[in-house]
Amino acid sequence: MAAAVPIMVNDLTGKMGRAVADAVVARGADVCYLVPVAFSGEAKDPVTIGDVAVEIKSIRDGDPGAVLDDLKAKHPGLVVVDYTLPAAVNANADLYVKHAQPFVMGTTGGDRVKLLEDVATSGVPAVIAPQMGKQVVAFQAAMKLMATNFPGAFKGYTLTVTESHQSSKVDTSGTAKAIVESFNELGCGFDIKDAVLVRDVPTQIAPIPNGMGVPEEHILGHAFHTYRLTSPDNTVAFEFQHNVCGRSIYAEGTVDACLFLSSKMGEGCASEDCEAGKTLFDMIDVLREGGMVTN
Ligand SMILES: NC(=O)C1=CN([C@@H]2O[C@H](COP(=O)(O)OP(=O)(O)OC[C@H]3O[C@@H](n4cnc5c(N)ncnc54)[C@H](OP(=O)(O)O)[C@@H]3O)[C@@H](O)[C@H]2O)C=CC1
Ligand SMILES: O=C(O)C1=N[C@H](C(=O)O)C[C@H](O)C1
Repeated sequence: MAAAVPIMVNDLTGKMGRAVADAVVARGADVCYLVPVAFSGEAKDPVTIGDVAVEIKSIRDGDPGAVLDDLKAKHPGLVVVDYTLPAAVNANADLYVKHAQPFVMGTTGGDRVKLLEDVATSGVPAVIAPQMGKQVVAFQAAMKLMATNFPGAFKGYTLTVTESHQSSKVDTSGTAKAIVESFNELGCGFDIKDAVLVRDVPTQIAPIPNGMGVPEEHILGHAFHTYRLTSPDNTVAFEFQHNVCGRSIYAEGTVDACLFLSSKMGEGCASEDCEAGKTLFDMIDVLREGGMVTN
C-alpha cells in the first residue's frame, strides 16, 4: 500500500485553504495527512484541524524557502496546495519552483501565461487549474472538445457571461475565463472584460429573472455562472449554467489532485493522451486519468 501523502495547505486560514485542510483530514490518515505548518499573508495563532495544530507563518518573514526545504526533508513526498490571492500567484509559484517543490495551484488570477510557462519549463510537477470541482471540470472539458471538433460552430452568435461570487472575491472568475476560451474558438469573439460580475448581496439573493437566486445561507460561499448564446436573428438561444454552493466540491477535487500529483511525481503522465515526460497538469488531466476518486 502507498504511503500517506503529506499535504501543506497555503493558506489554511483563508476560506478555500480551510475547506481543503478539512478535506485532507477527512480523507483519512492512511491516504494523506496535513503538515503542521502553513504559509499565510500574516503570521497568526496556530489553527487546530482534526488533531493537527498547524503553525501559521507569514510567507514574507524570514526564509520561506528554508522552511519548505525543512518540511520536505521531514515529510518525504510533500505536496503543497496553494489557495491564496491573485496578487500572490506568481511569487508563490516561483518559490515552489525554486525549491523543486511539487504543488497544486487552485488560486486564480496573476499572470497566467507566465505562470504556466515558468512551471512547465521548470519540470517541477504541478497541477494548476482555476476550477477543481470534478463535475464543473467535466463541463469545461466538454466545451473544449466541442471547440476542437466544431471550431466556429457558433460564429455570429452573441455570448453573454454572468458570474456571481461572494463579495470578498477580488477577480473575475478564472473558470469563466477558461470556458470563454472555448466559446471563442467556437466563434463567439467574447471579451472577458464584458462579463457581468455580480458581487452585491441584494442582487445575489433576488429570485431569477431579476436576481441570481443564490440561497441566503450561501451568500458567503457560492459560484454561479451563466453563459447565454443568442443567434444573430434572435430565433435560437442556448444557455449553460454551473451553480455551486459551498466549497466542498473544490476541496475534494483538490485532495484528488494532490493524490494524482503524488502518483506522478518523478514519473510524468502515463496515459496515451499525455505527452511522455509531462510534468505540468490541469484538472482535465486529473479527470481523464480517473484520478478523482470522490463525488
Ligand atoms: N481552483 C478552484 O477550484 C477554486 C479557486 N479559488 C480561488 O482560490 C483563491 C482563494 O480564495 P479564498 O479562499 O476565497 O480567499 P480568502 O481571501 O478567503 O483567502 C486567501 C488567503 O490567502 C492569504 N494570503 C495572501 N497572500 C498570501 C501569500 N503570499 N502566501 C500565502 N497566503 C497568502 C490571506 O492571508 P492574509 O489575510 O493574512 O493576507 C488569506 O488568508 C482565489 O484566487 C479563488 O478564486 C476558490 C475556489 C475554488
Ligand atoms: O473565488 C471563488 O470562490 C471561486 N474561484 C474560482 C474561479 O475564479 O473560477 C472557482 C469558483 O468559481 C469559485
